[in-house]
Amino acid sequence: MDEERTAEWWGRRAWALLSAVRARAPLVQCITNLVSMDIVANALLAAGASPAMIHCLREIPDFTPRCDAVCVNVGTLSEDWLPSMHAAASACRPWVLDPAAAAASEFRMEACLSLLALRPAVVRGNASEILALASRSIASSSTFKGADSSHDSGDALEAAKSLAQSTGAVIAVSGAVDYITDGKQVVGASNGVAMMQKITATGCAVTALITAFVAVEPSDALVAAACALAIFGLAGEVGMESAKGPASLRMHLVDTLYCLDEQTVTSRVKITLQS
Ligand SMILES: Nc1ncnc2c1ncn2[C@@H]1O[C@H](COP(=O)(O)OP(=O)(O)OP(=O)(O)O)[C@@H](O)[C@H]1O
Ligand SMILES: Cc1ncsc1CCO
Ligand SMILES: [Mg+2]
Repeated sequence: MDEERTAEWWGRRAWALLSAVRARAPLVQCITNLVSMDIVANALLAAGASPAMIHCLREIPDFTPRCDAVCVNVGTLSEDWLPSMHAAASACRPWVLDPAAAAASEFRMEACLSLLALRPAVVRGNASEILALASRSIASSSTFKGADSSHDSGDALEAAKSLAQSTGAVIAVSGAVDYITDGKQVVGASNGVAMMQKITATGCAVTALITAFVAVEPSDALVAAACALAIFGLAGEVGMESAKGPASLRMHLVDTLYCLDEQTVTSRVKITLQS
């Protein structure tokens, strides 16, 4: 590392990448679950990106090569959609995987593993999803909660490192502290509020935001992912100052993503190098 990555450095990087998304409005194809489509598209728009929820297999050869990046999320996986996911992930665009509820079934685990082999730039999951993927098994937990996590993000840190080493992807584990690793370095992003877990698909939305950040910083997926997670968490923190519960937090989080300014980002982003 040539330059010391201080808290101030991360604040400036986060602001620079959010500004680049706003300036360049990257086109982000999202093959995402049915629950998440609305919040994913609105979070991307609020951040300055252009979302397109296009998943028809016959459209992918024309559409995906024109995108800046692709987000694939298996949350409401079906046999029909899996070939589209494979095709979009193979279209030579930077792409990001959300292994939502990876341990729900053998079919879903196999789908996630086949997608991992197509070299995503980043994989963002909650702790239970990353633990399941790293073990390549659906039997890792007796407290399985489907799309929700039954583990803390720190529980999945070693699994994240080994998954990063075996796949070559940057692995991001979300939670109270988001951990982001390329298998060597580990970065922690500690913005966010617990109430974000009470809004469905905030994880899916932050995976899409990571995709937009990767679109503008394809050569440094670790930095892109850490900055996107911190910015999304910060939008939750500021949004919570006006929210009464999950529904109003959802609205204020999206509004805050749209409004975040340089002073707020550079003074409040909390990213630190862990190792
Ligand atoms: N306890 C917490 N405190 C602060 N922020 C949190 C906490 N838990 C989650 N978050 C934040 O909430 C967002 C969603 O993360 P989460 O781990 O809940 O994803 P997920 O389980 O994949 O969600 P979903 O499947 O509903 O999309 C992330 O930005 C994360 O940083
Ligand atoms: C609730 C739910 N079920 C499948 S995907 C999803 C959205 C959060 O991952
Ligand atoms: Mg999820």
